[in-house]
Amino acid sequence: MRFTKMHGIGNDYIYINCMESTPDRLPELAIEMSDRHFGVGGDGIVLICPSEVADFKMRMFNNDGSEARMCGNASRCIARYVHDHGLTDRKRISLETLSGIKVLSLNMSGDGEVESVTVDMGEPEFRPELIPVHTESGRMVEEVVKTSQGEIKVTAVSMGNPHGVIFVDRIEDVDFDVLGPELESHAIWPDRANIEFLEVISRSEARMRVWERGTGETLACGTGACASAVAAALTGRCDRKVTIHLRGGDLAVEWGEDGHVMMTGGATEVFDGIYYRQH
Ligand SMILES: N[C@@H](CCC[C@H](N)C(=O)O)C(=O)O
Repeated sequence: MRFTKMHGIGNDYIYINCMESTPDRLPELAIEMSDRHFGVGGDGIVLICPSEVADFKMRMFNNDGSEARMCGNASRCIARYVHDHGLTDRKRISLETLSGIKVLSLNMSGDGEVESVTVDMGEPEFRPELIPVHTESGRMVEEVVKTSQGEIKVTAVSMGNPHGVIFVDRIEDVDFDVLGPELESHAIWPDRANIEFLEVISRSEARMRVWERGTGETLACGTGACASAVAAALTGRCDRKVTIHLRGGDLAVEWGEDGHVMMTGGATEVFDGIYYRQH
């Protein structure tokens, strides 16, 4: 099976071109290929498929085999892939995902190279039943949640997938390896959630560390950066245009007055190869 390894600021997935055919037993394939010792190694797998309603369709599986409804970094990488591999000559590409159609725009340099990709991520969702999150309030904004490390305030946002954002004074002081998995599977989330710890630096900058549902810590999470930017604006900590510094690099996020969240960042192809399926 041919594959291409790509990353969006360190959030690395294995991309499989499924325009002609799709492999079977996808959850098992994701676990097997993502293994960093016995497989290719990655945070999961991403399928690039034909679509009846958009230019392309994305399916993505975390490295525990669970399928996600949306992935910000993978969306940018798909734009880069279909451009670089000659699957389209469009600079604006529509992408069907399990959370709706997203529009990807390639930002080109003067000499015709792809410099970055902007994704229109749509509007954030706060309605608890659609995130989903259990809460008595109409929106979960800095609501106290009990953990083994004490009470923590969580803001719940969906960017097509569920996120819990926690504002912290210093990221270094967070007991990340304990709180990440504990909050991912906390009883407030019916379907688990991605967890972001956010240290606000100024009205236009913040640092983020993410524990992803189904993967654990990743170097970056596009939907997580968007959820964090929205939570920071919603609580008055930041303006609607921010740079989020992640362990793998930076993402520019803008929550426009029309309600749409625009995310811009890099997308890089690292290598391609042929994989021999193990099981
Ligand atoms: N890394 C991603 C999000 C991947 C899916 C997530 N772990 C989930 O299960 O919802 C991103 O860049 O958005």
